[in-house]
Amino acid sequence: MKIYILGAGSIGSLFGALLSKIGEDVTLIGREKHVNAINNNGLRVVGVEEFTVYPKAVTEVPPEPPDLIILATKSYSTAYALECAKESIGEDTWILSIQNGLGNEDEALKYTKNVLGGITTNGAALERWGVVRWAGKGITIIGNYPLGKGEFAERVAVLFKKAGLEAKVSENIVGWKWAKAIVNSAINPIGAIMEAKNGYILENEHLLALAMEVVKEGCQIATQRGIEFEVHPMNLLLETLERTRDNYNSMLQDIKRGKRTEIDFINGKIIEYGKDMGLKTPLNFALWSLVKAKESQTK
Ligand SMILES: NC(=O)C1=CN([C@@H]2O[C@H](COP(=O)(O)OP(=O)(O)OC[C@H]3O[C@@H](n4cnc5c(N)ncnc54)[C@H](OP(=O)(O)O)[C@@H]3O)[C@@H](O)[C@H]2O)C=CC1
Ligand SMILES: CC(C)(CO)C(=O)C(=O)O
Repeated sequence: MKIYILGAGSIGSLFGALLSKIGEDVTLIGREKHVNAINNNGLRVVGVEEFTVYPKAVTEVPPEPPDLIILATKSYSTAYALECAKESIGEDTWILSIQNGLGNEDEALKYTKNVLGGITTNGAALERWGVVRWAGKGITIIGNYPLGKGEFAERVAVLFKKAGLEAKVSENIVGWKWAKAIVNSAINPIGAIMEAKNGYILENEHLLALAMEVVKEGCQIATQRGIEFEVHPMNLLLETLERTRDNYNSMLQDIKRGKRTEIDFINGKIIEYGKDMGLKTPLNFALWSLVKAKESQTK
């Protein structure tokens, strides 16, 4: 399958490397330093598995339409990245988002109806240009967005499994995207504000109580929108905290690097959807405000 990874950073490079390893025709589209390192020395994966592959790597989207574009930028870069890719989205091209947050697939739907939603709990971090650490093995769930299973989603899941990813197709990918966003809406800002590992939220009764209330608030908004969950976000919260005890969450990592966070696409979206229905989301608003303040402190 001809696959473009749009936004070859941490998670995109991991998926690209795994798919390249099984012989798929992968092109990574990323920033110059990473692309140069891959072209000079290959793309190295360390951690859960250790190997080097030699996929194509470029800074601009090639003109030929691929079968699949895996969208792996941060959510705030999605709209611009898709605009850069629009000439390469053919009639038969599918776009799959493996990003956190809400709204990325809706951006992709502006360009094609062939959209797959996805969530992944794999952990990846760029160790240095050309080297990605597979920090933790997780699951990946994909499905036609907004609804249905679909033949192409099944084909992609087969490829992912062949590549060594634990993957499955869901007919309710919107439910999964919301469940993950609600879990992120609790863990990420609390961990970022406290500058603590995810495990500390489990250990500290005040933080755990707050995280659970934030999840309840998110669930109220989701339920009002008619979202149904395959796994309840409260269970997903506890399971995620347990499984990622040693992680500094991605929002905290962004804050530490002085980078923009995805708060607008996680808590910000929950606040926005609440407003549309005349519902207040005071906990999400408080966390959003604190993270925004922290973001501006580090700029
Ligand atoms: N890392 C992880 O373990 C996981 C991440 N996710 C989600 O996946 C998404 C990506 O995360 P992550 O990989 O960590 O992020 P990264 O910032 O590591 O990777 C994104 C990369 O895409 C680049 N980029 C952005 N726009 C373009 C463009 N138009 N053309 C080429 N390159 C571009 C970015 O460059 P620049 O920084 O210069 O903009 C960056 O190098 C997020 O939504 C995240 O929440 C989900 C699960 C796990
Ligand atoms: C699962 C979790 C909370 C892991 O830290 C994550 O998605 C993130 O950090 O963004």
